[in-house]
Amino acid sequence: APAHAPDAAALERALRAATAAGAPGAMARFTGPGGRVLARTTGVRDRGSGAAMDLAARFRIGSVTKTFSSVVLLQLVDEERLRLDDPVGRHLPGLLPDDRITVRHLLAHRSGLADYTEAMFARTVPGFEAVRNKVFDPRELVRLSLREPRTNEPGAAYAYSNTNFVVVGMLIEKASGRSVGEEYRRRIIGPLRLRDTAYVHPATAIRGRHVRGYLHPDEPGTPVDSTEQTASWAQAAGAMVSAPADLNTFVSALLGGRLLPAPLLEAMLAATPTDATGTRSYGLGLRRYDLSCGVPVYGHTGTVQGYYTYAFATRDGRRSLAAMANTSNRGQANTALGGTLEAAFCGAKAA
Ligand SMILES: C[C@@H](NC(=O)[C@@H](C)NC(=O)CCCC[C@H](NC(=O)C[NH3+])C(=O)[O-])C(=O)O
Repeated sequence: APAHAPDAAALERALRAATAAGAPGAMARFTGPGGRVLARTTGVRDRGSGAAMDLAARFRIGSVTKTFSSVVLLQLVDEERLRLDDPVGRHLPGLLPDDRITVRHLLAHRSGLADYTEAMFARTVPGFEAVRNKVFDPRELVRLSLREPRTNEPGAAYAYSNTNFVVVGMLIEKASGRSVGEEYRRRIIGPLRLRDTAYVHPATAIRGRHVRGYLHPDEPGTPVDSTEQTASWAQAAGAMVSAPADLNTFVSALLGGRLLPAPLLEAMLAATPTDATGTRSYGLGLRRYDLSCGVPVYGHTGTVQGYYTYAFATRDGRRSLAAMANTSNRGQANTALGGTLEAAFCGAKAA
């Protein structure tokens, strides 16, 4: 079927809906065949200075980091440094209470390990203030998770948990003998020349031109400027910084087969439904959304204090979308921003 052309007006409407719902600003960048680029910005990247939202500005991508981590770990699987169905305990003995938990369970959020962020951020602003300058050893985060009951038997169900990707980061360092930051640089950031992308931990500042993020409190009130934080509570589950064009490049390269051999990419994309609608699925560190026009798109969403992100591409990688809004703890703004996917990939019905 002819690809649906992106709908610029619908893209703009989605961005304005995100700002109407409380984001100071938002932006989206679509890339299509033949080097086509459709990009829009709205509002401000800095409420203090009034500086306009800017496609060249960097921001925290939250859980889109999980897809970078999954690619690195799957490259290590390809190099036979570990296997998807190895028990995690074979590589990190004694870390987890159950040797039935495998590497694949972590990447698919099927390990049953509880998500420590539920308790950590039960009260949004106080929880954030308590950790924004903290540096955690990943083992501390795993210990926090193990204080909570596990959600399911290993492999038995999907239950999203940041703990899984904190352990993925530890596996990457154990299997490669390098830091996760180095592995992201060597295997993805360098080869793809992602000049605005970095693993920023535990430094709190975002270097270069960047978007300031604004975290809404649970009760009505002024959003908190949450731009500077160690992101140490997230690490390989959410501590990367990037910019729209780099996210376009990354998801397009991944789906276009430039980062993983075909069998491992297929394993990554083998998604199982995560909700009753069946239009939202999860593979290995990757979400699949089945859009209203019948187009499946693959990528990840991100939520970190002050920033919402979407980074998705079509199965062939030839069309990709990166979108962000500089607010969080504001579900309506996140849903509105998600409207950029339909605008970009379903858009104006094929002429
Ligand atoms: C869901 C999302 N996950 C991520 O991006 C990871 C890194 N973020 C979280 O788990 C949310 C942490 C709290 C955010 C805070 N919320 C609260 O504190 C709520 N009490 C906020 O909204 O900024 C994803 O995979 O798309």
